[in-house]
Amino acid sequence: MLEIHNLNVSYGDAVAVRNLSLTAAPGEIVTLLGPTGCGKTTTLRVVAGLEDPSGGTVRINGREVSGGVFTPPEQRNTGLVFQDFALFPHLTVAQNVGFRLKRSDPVEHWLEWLGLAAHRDAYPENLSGGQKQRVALARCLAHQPELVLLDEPLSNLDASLKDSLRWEIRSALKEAGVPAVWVTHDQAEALSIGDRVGIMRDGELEQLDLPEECFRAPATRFVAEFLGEASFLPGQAGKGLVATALGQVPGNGGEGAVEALARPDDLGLEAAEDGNGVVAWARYEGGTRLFGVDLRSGPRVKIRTNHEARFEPGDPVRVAITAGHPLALFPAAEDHGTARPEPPRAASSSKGQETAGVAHAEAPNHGGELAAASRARAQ
Ligand SMILES: Nc1ncnc2c1ncn2[C@@H]1O[C@H](COP(=O)(O)OP(=O)(O)OP(=O)(O)O)[C@@H](O)[C@H]1O
Repeated sequence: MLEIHNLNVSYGDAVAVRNLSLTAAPGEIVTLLGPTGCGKTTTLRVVAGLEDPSGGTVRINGREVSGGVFTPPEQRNTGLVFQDFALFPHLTVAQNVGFRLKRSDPVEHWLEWLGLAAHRDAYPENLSGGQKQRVALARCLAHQPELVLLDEPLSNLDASLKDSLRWEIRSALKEAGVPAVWVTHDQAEALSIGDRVGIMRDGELEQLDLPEECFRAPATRFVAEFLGEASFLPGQAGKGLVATALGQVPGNGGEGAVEALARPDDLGLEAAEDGNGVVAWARYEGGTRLFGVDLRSGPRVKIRTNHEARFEPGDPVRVAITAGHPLALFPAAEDHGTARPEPPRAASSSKGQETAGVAHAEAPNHGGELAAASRARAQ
């Protein structure tokens, strides 16, 4: 069990981490997500014992390691996995994994588990990036740590490898059954890997919750926007409902003048001469398409459909809310700029059809049923 209580870290006058508290239970993976400089790595370094906090405490399995006391890193029994693998180049895979270990059975277990047995005599220079990271993880787990800390473990790998390796690492951490804190700046990675996700901003934890909760019911507008494409529909809320220009739907978290969060999968569109919006831009994403639509009532919204939906900039369309869940509500913003995002890229053809291919990570599919509804409407 990891328990961080009221952690503060300052460098001179600059505050890197402010009043951060979180726990990670045995077998639980907590992903820490946030923009660059928000304090993710500093938090990890404090837990690892590489940094002394200005205030607060860190406990590992009930033992205080930072705060009133300071336990040096080598006595914390924490396993670290970094983005640069940190393998010994002159040692083989098996020697790297078994470094300073007396028993060989954990080495054999993790070599087998992580598909490295056939490479046991290879040297790191002859391994792919994914294999190197598996060796680093095997070494970490073979030492039977009480806690695993991962700092951007996939950021040096090809996009094609990232997706499969993230699941392999997650399975291995679950097999080890230890708590893990996994720092990333990749939203899809954080949401798909974390049992809980912590979203940080300017040194503070803005939300620590189940991935689905963070995505569908963000605690703040920052979290809403940071976790993926977000459109905000002005509305009037009361009695669990919100009335918007797209109709009245269930809404949570506000009364009176509000803005309702609509993810691209929460909306559907169909061609309609007398519709309520006009397509402003279109982005091809591979399996899906993303459209920016200017509603006649004012805001621009983003809508994701399957790849077969073809709309061009200027096409009149009807947009509807297809979400099967209550929309998250936020106090109405003075400046509605967030509802009018710029197109993601300059149009690449005369019709403004974007041809960037899979330009952005796909939004996590926590709304599969919504996507289906959206698709149904678009076809
Ligand atoms: N040794 C240091 N001395 C002074 N300031 C530091 C030091 N380490 C970190 N900082 C500052 O603390 C803040 C948090 O840094 P940190 O590296 O934890 O952020 P991060 O969220 O991990 O960012 P990134 O995603 O870019 O790695 C930043 O403003 C950074 O400049």
